[in-house]
Amino acid sequence: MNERTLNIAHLYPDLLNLYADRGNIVTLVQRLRWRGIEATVHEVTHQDAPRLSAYDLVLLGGGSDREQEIVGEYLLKHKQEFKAAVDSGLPLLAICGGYQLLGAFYQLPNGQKIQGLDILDMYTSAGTGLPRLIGNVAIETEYGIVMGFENHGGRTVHQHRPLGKVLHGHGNDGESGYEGVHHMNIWGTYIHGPLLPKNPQFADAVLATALEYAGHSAVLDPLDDVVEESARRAFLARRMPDVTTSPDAATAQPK
Ligand SMILES: NC(=O)CC[C@H](N)C(=O)O
Repeated sequence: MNERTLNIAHLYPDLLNLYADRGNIVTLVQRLRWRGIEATVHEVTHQDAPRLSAYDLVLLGGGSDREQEIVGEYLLKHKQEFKAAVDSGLPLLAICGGYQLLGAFYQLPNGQKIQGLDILDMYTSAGTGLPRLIGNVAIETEYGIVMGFENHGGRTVHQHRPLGKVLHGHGNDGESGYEGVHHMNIWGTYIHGPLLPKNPQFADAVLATALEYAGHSAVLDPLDDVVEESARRAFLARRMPDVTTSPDAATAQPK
């Protein structure tokens, strides 16, 4: 039988790794290992050319405006490859600064625009004199409640399907009531903290998509997530008591 393995690329870990975004990689690898599935992690620094055809899943973390400016330059050199790869279904998870770089541009408070990969019909602007959107965040998604922490100056606008509905926090722009994006096999979100250890169901959805893309069975044995679930309940109870974990999702009103 064809043994299942995954090739996971962590893009620019040397530049985009805010609020422990690297924990997302650790979570993916560990959740595979617990199921007897091996993963190879390709750390693609700014000195390397990404080999998108060799990966089954790509992760882009968050970063400061300064780091995004540097990464933006590197990414632009591979714009066509990225477009072709995601059009063919390559799974891509992008967090905050990385999420912003999937759109046409990220406009800084001084008006300067960092060009993005333009693989989503989307743009981000920090505006002038606007407060940063900071704090704990919880959203209602097809993977249950996804929770974490956000800290961004940028406001993101797009017409794609959002990742979820804001139950607590700010989301894409602090106004629309929506957070993130889910288009084809691309997920973008402002949720750091890191995202995947706090949201095992979402982590497994990403893994299943990547396994399928790699030509493997996407069936994942269930794991005992008792500790993760109790951490999630404690996080909500202490930091976002307005959001409940009742089975019919949160009872809090979306913003
Ligand atoms: N947390 C982040 O990745 C920040 C992204 C971007 N620099 C902003 O402030 O909007």
